[in-house]
Amino acid sequence: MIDARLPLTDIHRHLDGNIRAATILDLGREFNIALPASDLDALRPHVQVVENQPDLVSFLQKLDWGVKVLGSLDACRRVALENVEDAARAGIHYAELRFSPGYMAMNHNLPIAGVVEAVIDGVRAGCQQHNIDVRLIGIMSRTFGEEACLNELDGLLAHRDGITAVDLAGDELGFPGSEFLSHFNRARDAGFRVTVHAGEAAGADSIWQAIRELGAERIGHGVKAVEDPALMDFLAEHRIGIESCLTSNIQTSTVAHLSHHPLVTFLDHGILATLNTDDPAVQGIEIGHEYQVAAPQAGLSAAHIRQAQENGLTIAFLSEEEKQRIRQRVADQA
Ligand SMILES: O=c1[nH]cnc2c1ncn2[C@@H]1O[C@H](CO)[C@@H](O)[C@H]1O
Ligand SMILES: [Zn+2]
Repeated sequence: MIDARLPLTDIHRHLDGNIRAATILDLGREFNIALPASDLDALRPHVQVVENQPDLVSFLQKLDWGVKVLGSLDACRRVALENVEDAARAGIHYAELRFSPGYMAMNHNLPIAGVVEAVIDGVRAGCQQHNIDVRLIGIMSRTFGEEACLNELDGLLAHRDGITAVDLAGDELGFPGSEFLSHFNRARDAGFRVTVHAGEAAGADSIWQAIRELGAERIGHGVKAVEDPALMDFLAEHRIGIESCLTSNIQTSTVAHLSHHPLVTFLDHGILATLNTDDPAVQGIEIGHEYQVAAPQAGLSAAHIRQAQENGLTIAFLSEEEKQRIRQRVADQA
């Protein structure tokens, strides 16, 4: 169901939600960190969602072991490089990898700007080894509050040229977007593009807030938009893209069944909605699963899936020239 003549994108993919289980074991040994298990099979249920979680916050705890083993900046560089390797192996031509430098730094008191630099470095090395284009999105993890997010923004601004956009992720119910106005004002002033996780745990109001007050050009998840007809029209008219992550929405209990997922309604409404993974290693899925298994289960026809694939590059944080170059590269290979 993936159209080989079109670029395959994943524009909502957390680098720190995609640390290989084998790497967690390896780094755990290197830094002498007591892990809940010492072999891969036993470790898996601690670092991967093996059954659907009751809510977003429970799901997010599954990411914690991955960052607990980041004992050095070299470890951050390694997971960044492995992320590029894994995305290329999954057949992705263009990825936007997002990461929360403060979340990656906090367990071992790493310098946040140093984490940003290490991730940029690792991604650059990965891109030299693999046939893939990657841009980076810096996350402010709302779960840790306003000040922690300011520190993340400072770290991202210290390496402005290596970062394309900013995002707000984490506990949407506990930490509404209204607490982060000054962060996004600063980020936009610096020229960062903006996407925001909204309408996942909270309602349509959270999406309106992200657009009107934080300047979101795209929305992560945006599931609850379907409850607000005026918002549906607004998203379509203003070409505000939706980064859908089907399996993630089931695993967080945001949506009860794929057959109830609003993605097909978004596409029928002319909204620029896309298919993405979210946290592939934690979820135990890859982008191919979202196209081949999850999307049909969510009621998407072959034409819907093709439209979603095309939308990926349409709403990518790239110039028209950069998009055209990627389209050409893929067409030449097909
Ligand atoms: O599906 C999600 N919804 C909201 N926040 C998320 C999701 N997946 C990961 N993170 C959050 O992103 C940061 C790491 O990149 C962490 O704050 C993690 O909790
Ligand atoms: Zn996400």
